[in-house]
Amino acid sequence: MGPGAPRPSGRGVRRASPLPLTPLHGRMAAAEGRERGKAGVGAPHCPASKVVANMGDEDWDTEILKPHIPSFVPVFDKDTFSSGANGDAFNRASDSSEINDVPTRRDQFMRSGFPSGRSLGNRGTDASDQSSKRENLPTMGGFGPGKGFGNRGFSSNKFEEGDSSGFWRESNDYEDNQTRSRGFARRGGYQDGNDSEASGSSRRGGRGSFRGCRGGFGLTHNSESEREDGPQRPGGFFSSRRTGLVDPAGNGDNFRGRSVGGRGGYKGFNEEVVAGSGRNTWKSEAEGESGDFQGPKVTYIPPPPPENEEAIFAHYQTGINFDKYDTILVEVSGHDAPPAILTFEEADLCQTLNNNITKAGYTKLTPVQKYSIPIILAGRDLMACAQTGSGKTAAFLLPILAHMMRDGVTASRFKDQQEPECIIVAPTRELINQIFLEARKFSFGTCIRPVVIYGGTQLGHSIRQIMQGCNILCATPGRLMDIIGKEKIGLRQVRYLVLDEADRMLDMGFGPEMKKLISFPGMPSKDQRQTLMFSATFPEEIQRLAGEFLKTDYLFVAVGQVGGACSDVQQTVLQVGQYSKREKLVEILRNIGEERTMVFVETKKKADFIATFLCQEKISTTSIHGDREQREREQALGDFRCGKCPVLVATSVAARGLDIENVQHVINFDLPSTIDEYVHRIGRTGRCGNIGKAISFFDPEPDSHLAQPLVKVLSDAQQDVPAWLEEIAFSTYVPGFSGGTSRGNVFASVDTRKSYQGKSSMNIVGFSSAQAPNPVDDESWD
Ligand SMILES: Nc1ncnc2c1ncn2[C@@H]1O[C@H](COP(=O)(O)OP(=O)(O)OP(=O)(O)O)[C@@H](O)[C@H]1O
Repeated sequence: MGPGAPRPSGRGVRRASPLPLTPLHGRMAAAEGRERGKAGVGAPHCPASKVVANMGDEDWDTEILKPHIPSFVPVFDKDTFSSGANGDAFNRASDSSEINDVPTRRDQFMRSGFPSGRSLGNRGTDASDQSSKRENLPTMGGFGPGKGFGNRGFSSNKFEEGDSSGFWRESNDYEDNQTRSRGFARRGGYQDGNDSEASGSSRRGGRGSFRGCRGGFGLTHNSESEREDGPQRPGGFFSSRRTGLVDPAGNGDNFRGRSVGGRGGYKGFNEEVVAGSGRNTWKSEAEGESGDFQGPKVTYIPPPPPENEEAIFAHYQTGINFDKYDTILVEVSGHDAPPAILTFEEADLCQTLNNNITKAGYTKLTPVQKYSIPIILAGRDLMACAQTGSGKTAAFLLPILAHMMRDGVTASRFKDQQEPECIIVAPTRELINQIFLEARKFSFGTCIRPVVIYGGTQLGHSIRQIMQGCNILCATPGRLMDIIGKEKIGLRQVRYLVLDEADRMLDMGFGPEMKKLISFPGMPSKDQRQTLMFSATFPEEIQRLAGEFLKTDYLFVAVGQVGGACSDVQQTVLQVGQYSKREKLVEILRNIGEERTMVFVETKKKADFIATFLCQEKISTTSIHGDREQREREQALGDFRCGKCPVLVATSVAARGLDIENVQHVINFDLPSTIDEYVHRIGRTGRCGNIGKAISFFDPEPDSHLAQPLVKVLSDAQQDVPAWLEEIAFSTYVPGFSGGTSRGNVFASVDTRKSYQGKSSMNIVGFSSAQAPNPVDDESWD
């Protein structure tokens, strides 16, 4: 069957299979003997290339549909890191088992402020197009360059603390987590409630239809969403579902103990279910190790990060567009915002911090840093929304460290329970590790000790790290709650709580854990701590939930263009049907050559499949997704970072936060289910003033719901909008859609309090970040 040949049914890979993914197992195992020694280009980094001889197109559906019982037997490695060499009780690896008529619609569409016809397709050189764009895009024409911003206020505050019911009510109102997740993701007004879910499900290949069908393991949601740090899954019948596919290290351990570590093991009937977020069934990670929920024991101990100064301060160069940050509009809303600073010197940080900033190669503040640093230094709570790759991490780390230094935080002694002054949470393991490395860099030479803990690693290792002293705890939510539950972390001293990728941290996937965290005994109330939230996207619904975590007078900083897509990323959308995608991908990758490229797919299974396929095509590829063991994930990321494997196939687990040098391309082989996820994904390139390219395959069948927001994001970032995409957007137009929460404003996101509160008491100021005036002195916005 050729690439364009009709298929018996829709997207093969979205079908649920009652058995573990087997296509590659069987084929690989059988082919291994035949092909050993005939490694292709990708072979050293991707053993799959040596075992997949000729995986033709026909294999795609056949293999997915035809389940096999995997024939390999798990082998339990002796974990070299767990030998107990340190004489550490935790270190011993024990046995592991681990809408109506068309004209009307179009009229409405036009009236809604969407750009019309070809005007969108041009890049603004034509004056009439420009004016048309402005006319038709009230969202952009709300204020033009040079127009001032000013005081908007509110009279009633819907963010009064104490009403925590909103969060939970929200949760219960939804039929299930996916419904809720997708509702949020669609960003208000586009579609509502059930319609949204229903259409969402059908669009994405019947996502909802597998709910609760977990093959005897109960109702735990197990979507393809890359929620980190969920419960350890039990082994058993389904335990060996892993593909045993790519071991980037070429360790030859494809069949090594797949049911043993990390996130391995079980995956049920609905493994193809896709969701933007995750599920709210939280179970202690420890249950997989020591609780009733007997599952695989995790023995992986990540290698310690390099200790030499050069490695600690290694950084990449800011790009040619770094200075353009100064022209980005910034909006600060809330009461009595402190003035922005223009230079690091103005921050008046201590000498050690200044030295570290210099060694890190930072000479100039980014906009989010100009505004956030003084706000945090002033002790205010903050919700900050700034485009991807614009330095949000340092924006919170530097002022926190400055405070800790000022307050004379001392090195904590070795003890059984540590009481960190700061807790930072992020949704993925790799991201929290990256934040930890940044914290370590900026705290270098101080007595402040950052520690990182995350799932997929040995719990004992996390505990040991903490016991040695912990001032700043960087953690993924599941592992954090485990450690707190084990009383290895006391919360009484917490002065700073940071939620990076905060919209993700508060959605249905992680929201419940975050809620537990802030209500855990000993956790200082929001009035007693400083709570800081950062992200490139902030749906309104999530902002409302966030009010529960923040003091009522929190400040909201919004930096950047509408939709938050980084304008340094050149976005291209190609219409590619599912059966042409692989061919197109190979064509593009061959043109790209050795430049580092991230390829995003929607499911874990597909990530493995595409990675294998690319290896077979002799394109050196590795993969990262939530069903790979943590060891493999880190190896894959390492191989990608160092250029050993210039192509990384990933699910959305790698969409947020990852800061990898020289990623020049992002390819959305599958578009994500939400526009926010799209913004985060393409933000893996074009970082810190560097330029990047994003190519997205748009398959009208499953992706039509994205046409409208995509047109908005593209046009707001002054990108070409294909005529066919506009047509699809017209035809799928939903009345009332204005592009979503953040799409009706020049800023990346808007402070939802503006919608609820009168003009009397809320200051909203906006200006380009190079001016950085005292916000309260600035001219009125409206
Ligand atoms: N002032 C600065 N000068 C030079 N480099 C900087 C500066 N601030 C941050 N960087 C660098 O820019 C890169 C991106 O920063 P960071 O990862 O914090 O972005 P981000 O806004 O958190 O992105 P994302 O939304 O994707 O999480 C990092 O390599 C960081 O070290």
